[in-house]
Amino acid sequence: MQILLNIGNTHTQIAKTTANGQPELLAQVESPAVIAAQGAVAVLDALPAGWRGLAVSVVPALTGLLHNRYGDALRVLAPADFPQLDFQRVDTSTLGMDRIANAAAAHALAGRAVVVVDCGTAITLEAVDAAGCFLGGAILPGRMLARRSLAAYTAQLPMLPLQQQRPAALGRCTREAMEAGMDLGAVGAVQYLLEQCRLEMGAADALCWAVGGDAAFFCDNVPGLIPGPQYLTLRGAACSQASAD
Ligand SMILES: Nc1ncnc2c1ncn2[C@@H]1O[C@H](COP(=O)(O)OP(=O)(O)O)[C@@H](O)[C@H]1O
Ligand SMILES: CC(C)(COP(=O)(O)O)[C@@H](O)C(=O)NCCC(=O)O
Ligand SMILES: [K+]
Repeated sequence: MQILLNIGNTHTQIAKTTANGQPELLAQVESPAVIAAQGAVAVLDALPAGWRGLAVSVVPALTGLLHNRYGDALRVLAPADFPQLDFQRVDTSTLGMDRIANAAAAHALAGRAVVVVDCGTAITLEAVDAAGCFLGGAILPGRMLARRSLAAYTAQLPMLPLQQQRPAALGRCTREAMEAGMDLGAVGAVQYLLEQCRLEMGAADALCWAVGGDAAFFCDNVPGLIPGPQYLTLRGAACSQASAD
């Protein structure tokens, strides 16, 4: 049985590959809370012996814990596992593996120029041209991270919950003003980054796919941004050369 893991800064997704090659989610756990505390993942412990896993991780400490527990059963993917992508334009020594997996899956599934917007802890953009060249992208704070940083690094601003409505720009109290800045600001940032990406790529018709835990909010509010295929990062793991080994 082939297992796929996507270890992000907020969540870790664990899936198995079905007969048609699609990931089927087995569990989603909170990355730091569950893995750091237990040094293990319950669904992996419960699998019949002999499973092999492919992990996309952007949290080295958790990768290390899982490697200690599961050893060679769990293969941690690296840029070299994606020879179908052309990385000439980017520095793969600093690029997050989730972003590489997103690019690989997007290239395989879109078959044309595409920009992935991964709305996770951080929001990332990954631009891939029709030939599979990773052209670059952007990183900005996600909406929850913006809330945490304003609450943690100011004396008077409160921690606000995420909300799904589009706020007005003219906030009339602290909460509304923060929502305007963080949520409408993030919408504006993503919209502008997508415009600029399409310009710099020379692909005005590039697909724009949103994935990740906060994708719905951005699809609702950014013109032209549509939901990308479910579990795109896990699908990327399944597109790796290591998947065929
Ligand atoms: N119910 C929710 N619980 C946690 N995060 C949520 C929820 N709804 C939306 N989010 C947003 O999704 C982000 C987490 O997305 P996810 O794709 O799981 O992140 P990561 O890949 O970084 O682990 C949060 O930071 C937050 O902005
Ligand atoms: C940008 C990220 C923090 C996003 O992680 P996530 O929000 O998905 O947990 C991660 O992709 C990362 O650590 N990247 C390294 C820097 C880079 O991609 O250039
Ligand atoms: K991610």
